Amino acid sequence: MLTIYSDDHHLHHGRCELIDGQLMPCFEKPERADFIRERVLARQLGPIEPARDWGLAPIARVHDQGMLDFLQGAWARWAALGQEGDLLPYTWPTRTLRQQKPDSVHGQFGYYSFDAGVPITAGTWQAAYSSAQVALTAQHHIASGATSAFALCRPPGHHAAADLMGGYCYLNNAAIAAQAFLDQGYRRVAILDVDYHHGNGTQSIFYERSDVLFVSLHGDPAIEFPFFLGYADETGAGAGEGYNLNLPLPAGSDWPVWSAALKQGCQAIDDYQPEVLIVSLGVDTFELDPISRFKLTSPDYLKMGARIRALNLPTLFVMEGGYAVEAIGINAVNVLEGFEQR
Ligand SMILES: NCCCNCCCCCC(O)(O)C(F)(F)F
Ligand SMILES: [Zn+2]
Repeated sequence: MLTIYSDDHHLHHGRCELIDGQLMPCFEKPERADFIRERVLARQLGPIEPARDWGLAPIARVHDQGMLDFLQGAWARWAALGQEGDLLPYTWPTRTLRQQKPDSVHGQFGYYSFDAGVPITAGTWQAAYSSAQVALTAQHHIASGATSAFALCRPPGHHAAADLMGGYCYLNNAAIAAQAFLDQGYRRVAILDVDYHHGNGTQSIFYERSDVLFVSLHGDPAIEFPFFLGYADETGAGAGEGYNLNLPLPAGSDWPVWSAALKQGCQAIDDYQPEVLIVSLGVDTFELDPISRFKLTSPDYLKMGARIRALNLPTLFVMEGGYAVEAIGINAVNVLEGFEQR
C-alpha cells in the first residue's frame, strides 16, 4: 500500500491544552506521525511518497473562505501584537450571543472554532495545508486506479466543519478528499469514521447530501467529546435524510461490542453501494489511549482492517487521532496490514 506523508507536520506543535483544569502538553504532537511513519517502514508496508501541491481550490470546495483567510493570516496578526505564545480561542458565540464576526483576532478565532483544542502557532497553517495535500495526493492515487492508499495526515481533520476548527482539527482532510472524488465524477462516496470521537465536522459538511454516506462509531456524545453532535437520531436532513449513521457506544466498549457496531456500519455502506470508501482512521479506540475509553487491543486492529477489506471497495485511509504514542504505529499499521491480508 502506498503511503503519502509530508514532513511539514513538524511545523505544527501546540505548547499546551487545558485538560482537567490544568495546562498540559498537547496530546496531538509530532511524534504521533513520526512513529506511524517508522512503523510503515519497519513493516515494509510499501513506498512512502511526498504530497503534491493541488493548491487551495480543493480545500475551498469544503471550507468557508473567511475561515481559510483567518487561519492563513492569524499568526502574522498575533505576532504583530508582539505575542510569542500559541494563539488560542477562549470566547465562542454560543446561545444568546450574535453570530457576527468581530474585528479582534481572539473574537474571530472564537467565531471560527468550537473548542480551545486548536492552538495556532507559526507553522500551523502550513502544516494543516500540507496535511490536506497529503489527503488529496492519496485521493489522486486511488482516482488513478489504485485499490488503496494511506494518507498519513497530521494535523487531523474530522472535527473541522466548513467554517469551524476544533478538537485538534483545522482542515477536514477526509471531507476534502471526498469532495475531490465527487468533483472528479464519482457519484457516491462512503466515509467510515472509526476514530474514538465523533466526526462532527465531517457529518455537518455532508449532512444534507446523498452523494456522501457518513458512518461513525464513537464514544457516546452524552459523556464524550465533542458532546454536542453524534447521537443515533442524527440521520441526515433534506436530500441527505438516511445518509448519516451514528453508532455511539458506551465507555469500556471492547472488540465484541465495537465489532458488532462495525458490522452494522459495513452493512449500511454495502447497501449504499459507493464507488469508493474513505476511512477516517483514528486509533484512540485503543485500550491504553490516555484520553479515550474504549478497550480495543492491538490485534483487534488487524481484524478491523480485514473487515473493511471485505467491503471490496477502493479504500483511502486518512489518519485522524490516537494518543498512546508508543503503540500508535503498531495499531494504525495493523489496520492497513489487516486490510491487505498480510
Ligand atoms: N479530557 C480530554 C479532552 C480531550 N478533548 C479533545 C479531544 C480531541 C480528539 C481529537 C481526535 O482524536 O478526534 C482527532 F482525530 F481529531 F484528532
Ligand atoms: Zn479521536
